[in-house]
Amino acid sequence: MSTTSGPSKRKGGSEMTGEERPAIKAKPRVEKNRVLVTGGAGFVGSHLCDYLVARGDHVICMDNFFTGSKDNIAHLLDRENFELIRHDVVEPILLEVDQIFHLACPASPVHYKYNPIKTIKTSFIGTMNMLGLAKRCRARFLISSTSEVYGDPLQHPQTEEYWGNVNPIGERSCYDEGKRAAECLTMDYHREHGQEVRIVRIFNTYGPRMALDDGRVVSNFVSQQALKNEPLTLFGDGKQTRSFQYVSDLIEGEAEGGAGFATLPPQPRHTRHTHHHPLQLIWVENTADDPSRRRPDITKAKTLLGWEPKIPLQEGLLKMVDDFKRRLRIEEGTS
Ligand SMILES: O=c1ccn([C@@H]2O[C@H](COP(=O)(O)OP(=O)(O)O[C@H]3OC[C@@H](O)[C@H](O)[C@H]3O)[C@@H](O)[C@H]2O)c(=O)[nH]1
Repeated sequence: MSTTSGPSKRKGGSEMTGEERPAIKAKPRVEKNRVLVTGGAGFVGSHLCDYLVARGDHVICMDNFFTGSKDNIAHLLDRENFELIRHDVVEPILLEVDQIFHLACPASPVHYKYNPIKTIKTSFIGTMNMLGLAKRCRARFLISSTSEVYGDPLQHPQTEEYWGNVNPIGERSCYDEGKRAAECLTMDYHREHGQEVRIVRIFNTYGPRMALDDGRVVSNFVSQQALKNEPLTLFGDGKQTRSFQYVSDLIEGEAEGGAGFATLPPQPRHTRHTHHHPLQLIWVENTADDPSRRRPDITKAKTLLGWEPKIPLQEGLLKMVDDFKRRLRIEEGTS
């Protein structure tokens, strides 16, 4: 008796070639929804990764670790449906994905003004690369934009239709105009190629995992006043207004409600009741082009997406204080 691994015989003796063999139905290697999160190791990105991993998606987290941190996603590294790639969105990348959440870009004014040319390149080229990837994979694309596309707004509160009041050549332009160009590109891909896209304009967001040196007002106030008993630094006359949301409200809006254009909630600015020391203030010269008032009109998000914020400022700040305390203790080696 002999065995052969050569071409099999047809009835009548002629041989069947490889091309003629009936195709074996391949099992897809990935059955889960494959989701790419750029900037996935950042403050917002890492919370989004948590949410998507818990939802059962296969999450590819991509970050260049300029402002993101491995600490933010360390707890996900051994999860079977999570993988991490160190990569800068300014460089193209080939991946197979079904959905892209494009968050990569420094977001704190201190960080985005640090290297402004890199910031605008990240916004524009990074978004172009990710839209190209989405086009090739026919993936649904969502970009995290910003309330800063409104500049120093002249219309209050701001609706999605408002075009904004942006200084195109100022110190904040690298971010404001970068994101405006990224929005434009996103809509052009949608109009020209029929791509499925979403734009989320994020207003001021706070919560655990903000970098200790983030430099934005809530993290500054929490670490300065609530934890180190140092005076609060008030920029300018301190009369500027913002609307703050807790990070989990944003994540729900982005991950689930991202079916349209979402803007985020008005909440009064205050930190008074979260600490036990008397408030001390110091006034610092303000930065250029700081928007004087900002507050979203969330009517559309409420009516079209059923989205509205749930976490009151008081509750969110306490969670953030706990997180900052823990991390500051670790940093000082006193845990
Ligand atoms: O220590 C501080 C820091 C900031 N501020 C003031 O607090 C206000 C908020 O400043 P932040 O630096 O927290 O944030 P900004 O509102 O300027 O920008 C932010 O807005 C929305 C996000 O999408 C953007 O990524 C981020 O740029 C500003 O008026 C600023 O002048 C202080 O008074 N003290």
